[in-house]
Amino acid sequence: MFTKVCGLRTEADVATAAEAGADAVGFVFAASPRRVDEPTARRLVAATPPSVLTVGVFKDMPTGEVAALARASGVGAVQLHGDYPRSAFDDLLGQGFRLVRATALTPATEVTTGAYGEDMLLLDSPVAGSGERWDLTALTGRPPTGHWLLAGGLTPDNVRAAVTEVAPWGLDVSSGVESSRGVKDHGRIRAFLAAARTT
Ligand SMILES: O=C(O)c1ccccc1N[C@@H]1O[C@H](COP(=O)(O)O)[C@@H](O)[C@H]1O
Repeated sequence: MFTKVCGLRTEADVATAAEAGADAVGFVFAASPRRVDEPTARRLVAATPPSVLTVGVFKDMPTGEVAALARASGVGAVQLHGDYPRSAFDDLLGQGFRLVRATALTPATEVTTGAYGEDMLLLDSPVAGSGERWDLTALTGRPPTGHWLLAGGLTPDNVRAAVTEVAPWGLDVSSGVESSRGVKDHGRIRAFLAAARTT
């Protein structure tokens, strides 16, 4: 099970997630209580072991700004939330970025990973980073294919049941491993990753 812990803001957050076995860590450039500026992101990327994928998280930001921030911070992949057309993916792919296509599930959502050239598809709640769960039964009859991550209100306590229900390729968590909004709880990060390992 691939695991990503998102919204990290300190070196201690990164070290905890990496030591507890996260495959990826996320740094939020979008408007959020978890937002980090470019110098902070660069510092956190440098503090991340090379075996752990670093992901920059963006929402409705022009691709020129996305590319500039991703390049300057050195993240290994770009996660796009919002209303990006196919051409935005082509633009960033053409510049050599690995992409995560993040979306809520609607009847129109393309659930084939790679349909826009992305490495991973992230299915999230309608308000990304809110900690709200969404109705996983909406996936019945239309299972996503490939490297897709489940996100949205996951916690150490509910992650096993969610995995049993929809069998994702990977998991992404932020709010569920916090003590208060934007502040990571290291015990909860360890508990989440331990629970994910046993699924
Ligand atoms: O974390 C945020 O505030 C955020 C802001 C804008 C876009 C994405 C954001 N976070 C993403 O939300 C999921 C985790 O959600 P949850 O908090 O566990 O419910 C994850 O993909 C983050 O990258």
